[in-house]
Amino acid sequence: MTDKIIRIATRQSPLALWQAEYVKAELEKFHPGITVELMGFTTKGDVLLDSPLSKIGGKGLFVKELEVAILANEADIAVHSMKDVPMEFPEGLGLAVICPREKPTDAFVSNNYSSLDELPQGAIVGTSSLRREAQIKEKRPDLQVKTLRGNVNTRLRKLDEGQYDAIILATAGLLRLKMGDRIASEIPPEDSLPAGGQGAVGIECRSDDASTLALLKPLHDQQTAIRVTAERAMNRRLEGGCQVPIACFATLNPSGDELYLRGLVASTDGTRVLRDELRNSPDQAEQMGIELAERLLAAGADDILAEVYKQNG
Ligand SMILES: NCc1[nH]cc(CCC(=O)O)c1CC(=O)O
Repeated sequence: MTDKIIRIATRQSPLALWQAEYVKAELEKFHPGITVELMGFTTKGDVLLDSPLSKIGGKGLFVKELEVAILANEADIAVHSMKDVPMEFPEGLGLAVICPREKPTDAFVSNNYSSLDELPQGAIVGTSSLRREAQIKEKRPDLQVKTLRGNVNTRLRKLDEGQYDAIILATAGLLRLKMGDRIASEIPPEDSLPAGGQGAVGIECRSDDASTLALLKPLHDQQTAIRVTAERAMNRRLEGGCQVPIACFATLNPSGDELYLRGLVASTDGTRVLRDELRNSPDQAEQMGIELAERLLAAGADDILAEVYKQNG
């Protein structure tokens, strides 16, 4: 096995490169002698930086080009933020591994204020996530939410230039890039329920590549996988992703025998917000996601989502 080479397809943003370097280091730790190479690709999501994600549309904005590369055997694996990975995989590809999760919360980032509650009337908050926008507006209808795109450094620069009073970013991304000192406060899940898969890194691979699958195995974290399975099952049933105001977040109790899944569907303006939750055994993860989605649909989520899709073409 020591002569094995693994080629990682990765986006080239600082966060994507951190994630790919992390997977490289883990593979080298578990398999001394292995050679791991990073291959940089550009995705549609990296190019279309001016439009809000919800307007660009299309699933897999940050993953498709990487999948094409592994299918063409130009690379062996692709490393993704699970939040950006569509529910269905192309024929011949699958999710091999889910790595241990970083903090899944959203972070409130500001140079002048310490939390959403402290923002003055009418303050400008940057995010291009409809999920974050809906939850901010529910709590603070007076705030102005403005589009914010670009990689983490670009977003922070726009904040520092004074274009926004505060911005919302994933806590995980800031911690991984050693910019945790920029976090004014972590927003509790009660106030900003995270996106399915947020903070987790997943590895995609050809389903028939047995030797690579074997090498990846020790990188898998079962507890994260259970949580993300429930979250993604809910998203799949709602046909939602990162680009719709849907949130879902699962936690395991300390003994690991109870899975707690919370879900939210909202109108972008925050005037209609549906929340529901379930607790059950972790081996029911997939079923819980489906059941929670169906309960939300029965409560009117389909109506809310139809309206969101209409607004965003
Ligand atoms: N949609 C972009 C994206 N995909 C994953 C992360 C953060 C890292 C993670 O969730 O693992 C981000 C940026 C953000 O939401 O601030």
